[in-house]
Amino acid sequence: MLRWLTSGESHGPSLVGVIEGLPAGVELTTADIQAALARRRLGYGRGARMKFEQDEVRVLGGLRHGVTQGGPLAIEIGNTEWPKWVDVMAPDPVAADALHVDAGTGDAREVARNKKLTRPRPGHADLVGMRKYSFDDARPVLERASARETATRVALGTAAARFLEQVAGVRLVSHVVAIGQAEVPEGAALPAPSDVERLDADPVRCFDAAASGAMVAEIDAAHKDGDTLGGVVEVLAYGVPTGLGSYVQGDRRLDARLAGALMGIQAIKGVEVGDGFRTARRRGSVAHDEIVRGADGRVERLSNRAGGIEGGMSNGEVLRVRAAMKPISTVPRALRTIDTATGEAATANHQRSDVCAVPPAAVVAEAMVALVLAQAVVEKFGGDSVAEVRRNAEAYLAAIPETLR
Ligand SMILES: Cc1cc2nc3c(=O)[nH]c(=O)nc-3n(C[C@H](O)[C@H](O)[C@H](O)COP(=O)(O)O)c2cc1C
Ligand SMILES: C=C(O[C@@H]1CC(C(=O)O)=C[C@@H](OP(=O)(O)O)[C@H]1O)C(=O)O
Repeated sequence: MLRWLTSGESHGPSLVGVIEGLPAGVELTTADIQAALARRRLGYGRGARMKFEQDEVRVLGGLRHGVTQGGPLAIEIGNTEWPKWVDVMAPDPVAADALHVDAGTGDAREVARNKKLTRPRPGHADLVGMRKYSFDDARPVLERASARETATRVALGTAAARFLEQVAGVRLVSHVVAIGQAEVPEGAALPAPSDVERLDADPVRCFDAAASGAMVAEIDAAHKDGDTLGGVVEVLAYGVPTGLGSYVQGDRRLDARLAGALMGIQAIKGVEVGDGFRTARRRGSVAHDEIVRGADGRVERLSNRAGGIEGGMSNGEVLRVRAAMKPISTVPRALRTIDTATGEAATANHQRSDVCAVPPAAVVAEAMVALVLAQAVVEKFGGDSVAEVRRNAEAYLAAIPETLR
């Protein structure tokens, strides 16, 4: 079984991710992980923190000479801002005078960092987290609820994506299809794996030049108004072998597992598989993907509205899933809330924040799809090494009768 866990706080010394069950023989380097993390930091509309903070990657276990060893792969992502947070986020008890007072640096920001956060932001985890874990301060809530944690998912997803590519030639692409009211027109061409460099170079990770310009303008307008934005991202997986997931039990459906993984990303509020909500409005005759025998004698689809999944199983077409992200909840033009220390009306905590984090959310969504697909591949084909999984996958595909191919 392939499984993964992350640990760490937004302003802690580092984040740690562990993935277990990845077969031996996956070619992976620290530089690969670092490059994937750099893609997550891209995107017009991100806040000041992305500019000064660095992701310092260190592989702690499971990798030797650029090849996974079959044991748990542990990845640490050091937080270069840690020196500013050693007291606030110290794992061990600290002297009372080190907290909630000016630490003597004369730096106003130092005081702000140490102060209890008692004005919970609507839309963030602050208020409910304080209730649930019995805190009188939103600091410990936001530290773990923060999407800083998604850096770990991207690191683990890099290993999963490498495995998928090496075992079955699967290639993933993520892009942004909407930010606020600006969106890619329906029916626009889908980006291919060869377009990834172009997507990485676009300020909002959008494949459509006109829509990209409109998205940047939306972000500028929201920024000017002291407001924030959400949007929609899409992940495509090319070369997914047919038969991953199953219809036999709800929790084994590939679509259910992808939806759960995508909904598990901070701020994601909706998931669509293929044409999803648009298909719900169509008649059956134009909702499904007709099956024909192509000129080469192989089974072909005349469309891919299903997004590569039927009956909870990959059907061999391009896998296509979308995730809807709500606008950032740290709104500079702060929303109404209450001060939990006094019970009085207040405006929500609003220091720095991203205006829009949809482009990095696309990279995170890509990582989650990679993890779920890698898990499904290990489950379907089994094996302890890349070579063994590949052999098993090839034998399964070769055994599919001619009439079904
Ligand atoms: C990549 C990424 C960056 C984010 N950046 C911020 C941010 O700067 N400020 C903020 O308030 N929320 C940000 N969020 C959203 C919060 O993490 C999220 O709204 C919060 O954890 C509450 O969870 P929920 O939206 O699932 O209810 C970001 C989310 C993602 C995926
Ligand atoms: C640090 C990252 O994202 C953070 C996610 C986040 C949140 O509330 O989710 C809030 C912001 O942090 P802060 O409140 O300290 O400015 C973002 O910068 C990151 O993605 O690496």
